Amino acid sequence: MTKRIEDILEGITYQLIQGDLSVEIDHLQLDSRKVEEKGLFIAVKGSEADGHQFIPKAITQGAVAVVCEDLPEDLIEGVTYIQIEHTGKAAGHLASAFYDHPSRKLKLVGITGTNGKTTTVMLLHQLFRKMGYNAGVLSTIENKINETIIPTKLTTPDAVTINALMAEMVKANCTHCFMEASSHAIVQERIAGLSFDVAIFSNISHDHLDYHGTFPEYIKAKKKLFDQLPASAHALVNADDRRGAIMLQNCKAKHHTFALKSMADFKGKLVDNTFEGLLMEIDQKEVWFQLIGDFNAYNLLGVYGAAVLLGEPSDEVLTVLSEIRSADGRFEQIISPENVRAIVDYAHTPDALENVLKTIQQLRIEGERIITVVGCGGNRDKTKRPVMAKTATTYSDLVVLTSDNPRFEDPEEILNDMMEGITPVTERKVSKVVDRKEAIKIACQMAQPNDVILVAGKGHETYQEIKGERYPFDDREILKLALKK
Ligand SMILES: CC(=O)N[C@H]1[C@@H](OP(=O)(O)OP(=O)(O)OC[C@H]2O[C@@H](n3ccc(=O)[nH]c3=O)[C@H](O)[C@@H]2O)O[C@H](CO)[C@@H](O)[C@@H]1O[C@H](C)C(=O)N[C@@H](C)C(=O)N[C@H](CCC(=O)O)C(=O)O
Ligand SMILES: Nc1ncnc2c1ncn2[C@@H]1O[C@H](COP(=O)(O)OP(=O)(O)OP(=O)(O)O)[C@@H](O)[C@H]1O
Ligand SMILES: N[C@H](CCC[C@H](N)C(=O)O)C(=O)O
Ligand SMILES: [Mg+2]
Repeated sequence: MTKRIEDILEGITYQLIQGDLSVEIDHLQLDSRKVEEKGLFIAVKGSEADGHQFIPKAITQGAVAVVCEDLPEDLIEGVTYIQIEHTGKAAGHLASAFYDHPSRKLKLVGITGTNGKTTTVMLLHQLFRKMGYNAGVLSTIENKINETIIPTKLTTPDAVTINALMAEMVKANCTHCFMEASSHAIVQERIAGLSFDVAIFSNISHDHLDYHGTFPEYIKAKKKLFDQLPASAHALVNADDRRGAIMLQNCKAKHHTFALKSMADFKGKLVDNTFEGLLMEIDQKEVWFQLIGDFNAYNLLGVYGAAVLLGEPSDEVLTVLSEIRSADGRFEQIISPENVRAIVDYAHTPDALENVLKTIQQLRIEGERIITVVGCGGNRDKTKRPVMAKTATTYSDLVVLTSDNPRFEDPEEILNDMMEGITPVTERKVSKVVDRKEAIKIACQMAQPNDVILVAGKGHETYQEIKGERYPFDDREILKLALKK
């Protein structure tokens, strides 16, 4: 695709510093290392680096134009320089225009919240695919255009990647796209310029305070998705979360709610909950779903509400939804021949861990023990570490504290932070095993018939990230082998 720079500047306040706006570009790029001939480089100030530093490198790589906030001291001849106040935000608008506004051609659903985003978008994608639509999804696990998988490393990609993927979706005749809007992405304006039809709020609890600083700032980040909705869009929030109402304050879109406890437009009533699924009454109908735990009832209600708001017949939505299984690594169960039930779950926040453990407590048969294997990620919110360790000991009979993705931190130090949540009384339940594979094996050795093992934190991940390298690692594979022995 080729465009003139002037064709993508509509609606943006800019200043042409040098060069020519009729110059043709064939790609936009935020990362100097990936710029090629005929590229437009957008310099963004990030948390690790300042993209402005890499302008010379981008030009050497082939950039013919540069969008920046600060002007470089030396302007290179023949290159077009455009100054814009907030390049991070402008990136979304520029990318949208470059790709002919693909989000406007799709029914776009965005979801924000601490937990449940991936589950919700993956359910929506499966639901709409099964109802016969072409559809795309942007999620933590992977991006998908219909059934074609495009691997990803971020929950919400950068603005250029989002729009490029949506343009591919349009090309593949997709009518719908379902995407996670992470709080990092919202604050960094990765979603600026997107045209949402429905925005969903799942819940908010402790996470990412390293990045957002305070809880009110974290709430504000989530709210920003709703603040920017147009009147024609739908805002759908969980009314049982007291921050749901905050999302709707001053939100121009049409307001809708879902809930199990409060009054709501999409109201569910849990009738039964087992290790095989849950029975919920929605709109006077009792429907069996293959997802487990009260928290998943919320995800199902969000999905149901969004589908109905998009104009789908409620009966069909419920029928198809009942045939769908949860996303990979979310309450995924492996049962050994001795009837040890192992559960792999992506719970990596205190609230998620508590929900999953409470669900297991509720569903297990009296006398069956719960053995939890859990760690916390490195270079992420440190304050959740002792809380997660405490949660694990509160709801489990035995706990093996271990590593998650240590990233650039010392795994021993992470474990020491987690140990702060252990008291002399709970200490007897706890073992510390740095090597996650060993930790899982030990949990399996400890398990007796009918015990439940929860391996939390990494869910679908097929790697362990240590010092910038991703090594093959899959909780499910390790469990399957260990349970055989
Ligand atoms: C803290 C954070 O969110 N960082 C993300 C952010 O980086 P940043 O804006 O801080 O970028 P930076 O590294 O400071 O660099 C600034 C600019 O210089 C550019 N650069 C940098 C180096 C270079 O050689 N050349 C160059 O041009 C970069 O492309 C960038 O545009 O934007 C980058 C591009 O989109 C992301 O890759 C990067 O994700 C890092 C790897 C990350 O770990 N992010 C996590 C925390 C994250 O965002 N997670 C959320 C999910 C959370 C959840 O699911 O709950 C997500 O949305 O995935
Ligand atoms: N609605 C919910 N409320 C509370 N906890 C939930 C909910 N849905 C899922 N969980 C728990 O949170 C974990 C993560 O779920 P999911 O991957 O759907 O969330 P996410 O918001 O996409 O997370 P991330 O921010 O890492 O992308 C699940 O494995 C489960 O333990
Ligand atoms: N999207 C979350 C995922 C955390 C997953 C967990 N396994 C970890 O590495 O901490 C994050 O980037 O903080
Ligand atoms: Mg996710």
